[in-house]
Amino acid sequence: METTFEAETNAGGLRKSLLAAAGLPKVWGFTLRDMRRSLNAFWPTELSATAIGLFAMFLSLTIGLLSVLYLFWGAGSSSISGERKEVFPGPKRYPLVGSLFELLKNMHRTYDWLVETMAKADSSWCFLTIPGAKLVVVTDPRDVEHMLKSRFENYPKGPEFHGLLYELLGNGIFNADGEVWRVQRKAASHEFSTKSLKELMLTIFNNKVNGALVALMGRFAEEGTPFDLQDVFQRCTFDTICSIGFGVDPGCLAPELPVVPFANAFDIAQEVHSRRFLQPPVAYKLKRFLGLGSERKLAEAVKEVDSFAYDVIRRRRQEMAGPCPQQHEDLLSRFIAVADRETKSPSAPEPENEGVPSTADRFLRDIILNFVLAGRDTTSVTLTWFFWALTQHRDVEEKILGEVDRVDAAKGGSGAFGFEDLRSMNYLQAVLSETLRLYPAVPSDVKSALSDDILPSGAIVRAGWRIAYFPYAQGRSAVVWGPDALEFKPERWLDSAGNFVQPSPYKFSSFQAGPRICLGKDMAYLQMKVVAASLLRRFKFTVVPGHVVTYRQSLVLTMRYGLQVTVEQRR
Ligand code: HEM
Repeated sequence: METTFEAETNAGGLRKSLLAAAGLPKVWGFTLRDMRRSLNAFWPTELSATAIGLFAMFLSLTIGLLSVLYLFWGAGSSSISGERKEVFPGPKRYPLVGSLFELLKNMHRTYDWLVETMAKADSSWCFLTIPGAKLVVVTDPRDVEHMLKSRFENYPKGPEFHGLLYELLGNGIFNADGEVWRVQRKAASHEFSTKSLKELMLTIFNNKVNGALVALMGRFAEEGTPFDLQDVFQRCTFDTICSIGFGVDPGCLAPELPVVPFANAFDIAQEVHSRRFLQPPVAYKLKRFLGLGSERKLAEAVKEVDSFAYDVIRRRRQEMAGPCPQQHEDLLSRFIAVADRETKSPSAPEPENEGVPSTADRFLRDIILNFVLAGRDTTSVTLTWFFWALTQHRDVEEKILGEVDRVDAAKGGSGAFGFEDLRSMNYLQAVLSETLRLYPAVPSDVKSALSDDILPSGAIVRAGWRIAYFPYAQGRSAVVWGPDALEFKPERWLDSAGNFVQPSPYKFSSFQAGPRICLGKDMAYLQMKVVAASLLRRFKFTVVPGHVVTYRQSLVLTMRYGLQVTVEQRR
């Protein structure tokens, strides 16, 4: 199901000799190995070894030229270099290339590298640059509140972010600013607070988990074979979010674990979009213009996604216009009226535009796909880190089981959990929150600054720079969470009576905060509680010995190698 672009070319030896011939065994602490890793990350794998060799030579010449310029004009002659020494904490920066090489060297562990960088500088924020972009990263809750709430209007996502995610997300809520965002936010906030949508969600979660998911786990337990729990959770959340969004269940959790074209295309599109964030913008724009490598794959994937989405929209409109329209509670039906009103577009394409989606349908497609993206991987990766954390802390697992059994007994052991049952699971809520503190599904989130600003911590931001709040580093900060910040300790979320205590969203920023706080937070806890309570009562999970657990560099904190586990029936 998951697509990876990390395949090695088989021309490693030739590439190595070309790079060595280009005189690049070690430049500014950037070794040949780092270079190979970075090239694989940036460029389509089908690039030939010769092309990579030429690129190495070009880079070598550029670096040589920059070094000469650096020697002639000297470090610190630019205002940034001058200010950096006194004011800007962060990794080493070089003229023109900025922190690019440091970033590439640490590409496989960017988040931890940034945590270490800030600790070394004894600072709650840091500054780094790559060609074409300057970025300030903040962790002080006062700074987070400042950028996400007090000066919200000064920190939109900006046109650059919009462009990076445009093909898949269009002008949907996640990828919009200003009025386009406000209209969707208002409509979606209203829908998310309705009882009927909440009930639909809980029914879908309970049916999917107690049906297909439990059946699949039962089969794995019987067979005793290892499997990737992350993949299973991704399939589960994809099925549920599509059911809530479109009223269509793609069937990713079917017993044979099928490759579903829509799901597969969605994965590819998401992966290519995440990679764009780590490249100088010119690199992906050039590849897109030439129709090369990952950008070509993106275009094909978006075509597949669009064909699925527009087909569902068209069929729903036909049904609604028919003699006996059915009552649907999904997001698609809820947003059709909003789309028609906001775009002042006819309900269906004009005859002469046959085959071209109307503005209203494009709007609908964007809204729904944004919800699919927002609600799928965030929940599935959190569940994956949560189940992994329990294999490392069996005492915590025992306490959850105690709580789930108590709630189940109180309602007479009837199976599916209701809203009140789930709400009363304070300890489970604490463990999920502790998981999100240390392994935030969205580890960092970038905005752009419209005007110069100084943040409460003293961090300096200039107009046009990027600025990111950084839940991953916040969650690990002893200043923010105390000296035991690195310990997995769910009790920190509970008061003396065992009730869950809501933290400040600027300190616990895993769901963002302020006017753009995650719209699906309650829905996510609901779904994760259903999965956790239903699976833990029935099954015990064990990580396959030797399996490496680490994250992958992506918009979402996915486990790099998935989570290989075996499972056994409890009772
Ligand atoms: C553990 C699960 C989740 C986490 C950690 C999470 C986290 C986040 C974060 C950090 C953002 C801000 C992203 C940005 O603006 O760049 C966000 C936005 C959003 N989330 Fe979630 N999310 C989760 C689950 C969900 C679910 C299940 C849904 C519902 C389908 C959802 C819907 C949204 C929407 C619509 C936005 C955009 C809000 C706006 O821009 O106004 N999320 N979420």
